[in-house]
Amino acid sequence: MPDEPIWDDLSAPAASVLRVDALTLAFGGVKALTNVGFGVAPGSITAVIGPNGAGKTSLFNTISGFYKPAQGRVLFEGEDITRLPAPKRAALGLARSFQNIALFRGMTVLDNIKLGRHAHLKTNVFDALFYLGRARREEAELRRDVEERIIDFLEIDHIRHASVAALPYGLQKRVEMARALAMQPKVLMLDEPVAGMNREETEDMARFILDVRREWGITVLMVEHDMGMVMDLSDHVVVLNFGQVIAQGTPAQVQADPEVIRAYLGAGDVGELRRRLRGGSMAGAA
Ligand SMILES: Nc1ncnc2c1ncn2[C@@H]1O[C@H](COP(=O)(O)OP(=O)(O)OP(=O)(O)O)[C@@H](O)[C@H]1O
Repeated sequence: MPDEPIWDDLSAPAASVLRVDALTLAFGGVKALTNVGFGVAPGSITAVIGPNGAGKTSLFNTISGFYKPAQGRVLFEGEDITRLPAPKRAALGLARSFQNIALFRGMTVLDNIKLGRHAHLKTNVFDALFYLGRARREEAELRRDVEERIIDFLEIDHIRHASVAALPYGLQKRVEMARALAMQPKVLMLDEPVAGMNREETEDMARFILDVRREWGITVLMVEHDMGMVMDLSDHVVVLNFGQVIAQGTPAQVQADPEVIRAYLGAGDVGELRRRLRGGSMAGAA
């Protein structure tokens, strides 16, 4: 946790590196998101939580550019990116991981990480023609430095030449994070980073997420069901239910919010909710 709260003034656009504004998204008759708005303060760890089907994945897909909203805007560093395709958003510095690992399983760890850099490769003909010689060599060296730093940081040196398919799940998740970091993002979006992990793997991942912010200065936006982790790591928590933001604030604020309690447990046992909020996953608790 940072010493100073930095998410207090989210009403000011400059306070948010990423901001969604009145987002509405529908699949046929199903409204997945309705008027969703919140800001992500630079340097924060912000979590989006909510019961199953609340709209978390839809929100992530809209922010990263896989879904186009019917209404509303996505602002990245003050710029309206709502109409930009996903790769352009990635190139601006918005990287993400997926709920179900999206790695090239037949390739090695190192090759998967190298692919992360593609978001920054020059693509137009003019650049390609003039992007030669020294500048190119310097970039190759810089890229190798970044890759080595990431491998070292995520403690995956011993598996760099291993095929991803052969790795245990926890390590695959770590490689996915490495690939996202290779894009040198400003904001890292993590979709259920510890889903399916055992306690030890979860603790490792929690440590890496904290270090991503502390050592790399990267802002983190995550969707996660593991409430223990969300409450321990996050500066700011946004709660969705039925596609709407029903609460947001510090972990302590959302845990005490009656609407959040209602959303998760209906008229159920509030003591049980508190226990879950403090200790573990609320997935399926709705
Ligand atoms: N591709 C789709 N087509 C139709 N409906 C969809 C689609 N994706 C999501 N929905 C609907 O939109 C709503 C929000 O779903 P979403 O997957 O975003 O929720 P979620 O909070 O991520 O759920 P979970 O915690 O189970 O992953 C649900 O009612 C879901 O059935």
